[in-house]
Amino acid sequence: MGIRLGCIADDFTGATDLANNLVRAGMRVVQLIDVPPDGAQRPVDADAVVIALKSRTAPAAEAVEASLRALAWLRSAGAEQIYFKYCSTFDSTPAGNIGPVTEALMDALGTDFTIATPAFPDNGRTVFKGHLFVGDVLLSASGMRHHPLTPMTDPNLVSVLGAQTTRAVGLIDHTVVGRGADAVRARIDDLRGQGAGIAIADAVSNEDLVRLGAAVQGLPLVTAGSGLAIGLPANWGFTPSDAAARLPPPGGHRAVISGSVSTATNRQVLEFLRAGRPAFSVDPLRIAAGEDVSGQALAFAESHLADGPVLFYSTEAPEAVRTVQSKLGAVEAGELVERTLARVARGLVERGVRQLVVAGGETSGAVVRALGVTGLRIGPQIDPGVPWCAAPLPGGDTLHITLKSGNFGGPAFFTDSFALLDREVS
Ligand SMILES: Nc1ncnc2c1ncn2[C@@H]1O[C@H](COP(=O)(O)OP(=O)(O)O)[C@@H](O)[C@H]1O
Ligand SMILES: O=C(O)[C@@H](O)C(=O)COP(=O)(O)O
Repeated sequence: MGIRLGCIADDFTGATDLANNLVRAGMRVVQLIDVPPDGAQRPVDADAVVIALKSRTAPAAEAVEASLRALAWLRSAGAEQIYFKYCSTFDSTPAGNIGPVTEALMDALGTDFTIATPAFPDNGRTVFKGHLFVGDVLLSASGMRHHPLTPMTDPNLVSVLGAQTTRAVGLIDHTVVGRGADAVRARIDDLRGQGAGIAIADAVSNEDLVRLGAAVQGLPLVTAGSGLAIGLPANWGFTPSDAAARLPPPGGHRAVISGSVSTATNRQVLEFLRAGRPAFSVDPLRIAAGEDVSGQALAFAESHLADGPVLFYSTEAPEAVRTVQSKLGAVEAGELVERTLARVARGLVERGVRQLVVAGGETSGAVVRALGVTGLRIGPQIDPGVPWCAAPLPGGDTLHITLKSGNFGGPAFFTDSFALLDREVS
């Protein structure tokens, strides 16, 4: 038997976030890093496969190409339904990539309708009348307006998605979702009749997501943040379970790599510094000036790893990030920092780190690729959307790793996460 659900995630933290919700809803999930090369064995012994791409901020044509390769792989593994996972803050630019990837997947699947909802109420992301709220404020008033690569300044998702697609975008509003799956299906039929190809779906609670999940049974494609995963596994008879959350005991040194500049990560870095823990600041301007910043970071590691966790961070408040970007360019600064943090991660693992927290989706992509990790087992949840994972390293050891989405996790995440590993896994 093939897999039930085939998932394409546009970044690496997003992929573990989605896998985590599917596991908690009772599915056995395999998470793969990038599309396996041709001929690689299909892991059919899973209910769902999540393929993690680093396509969120790639040029649209590249994001489409990678997503279609992932789709082909998932279909050949027998996936009955495809789930395109993007960020709960709908991170994208007017050029894409949510719209272009959605349309390419629809064309390849031969389907004329899909839904879109980034809602994830457990993390404060709700969609009401098509508008995305982050906590108590509209998306455009949240920290996302300052995002270095995908600043979000319009909270109206019908217009945000409409600007990225050739298909008309409609709305399934909360009054419809509140009436249940049949009402949602009837609204989908109406919208189809009016010529819409995609509908933003409101959801302000987990109950809304469960109703939406039931309503989209049988749609070849769904697109969403990780929240919709709460409501889908029940369509195949899965029920919530914690059986999938067992990992081998952790060993080795502990470290944190943070390239996220999100609001929550800024708070977590400050909290770690305030507690007087060992931390090394990775400064993009010093990298650009040709200093061996990764070498300095690893020298710092050698004298502090025994007292870990040790933090390596480029995290800065929006003003400082803007200053760097004005000097180096946003994309160039991002790549420079990602390359350096990835080198630091490789050096840390060579120096015995086996428990690693990584903050930021782009950063996680760069780090995980540099470490040669090809798959992750999903373990216990630290905070909503963030599980510990176990990854086999190319040398045969196991790395315990968590990929923390920028805006997820409590203020003490960089120490609480290790305490949880001690409690739950050792
Ligand atoms: N101090 C900095 N100045 C400029 N860009 C930075 C800085 N620190 C990190 N970045 C870049 O900003 C981007 C952050 O994205 P990501 O890792 O997805 O985290 P988040 O979305 O939570 O901010 C990455 O490309 C990272 O390299
Ligand atoms: O859906 C979400 O919010 C996350 O799963 C996610 O994708 C976050 O990305 P980063 O903020 O870039 O870590």
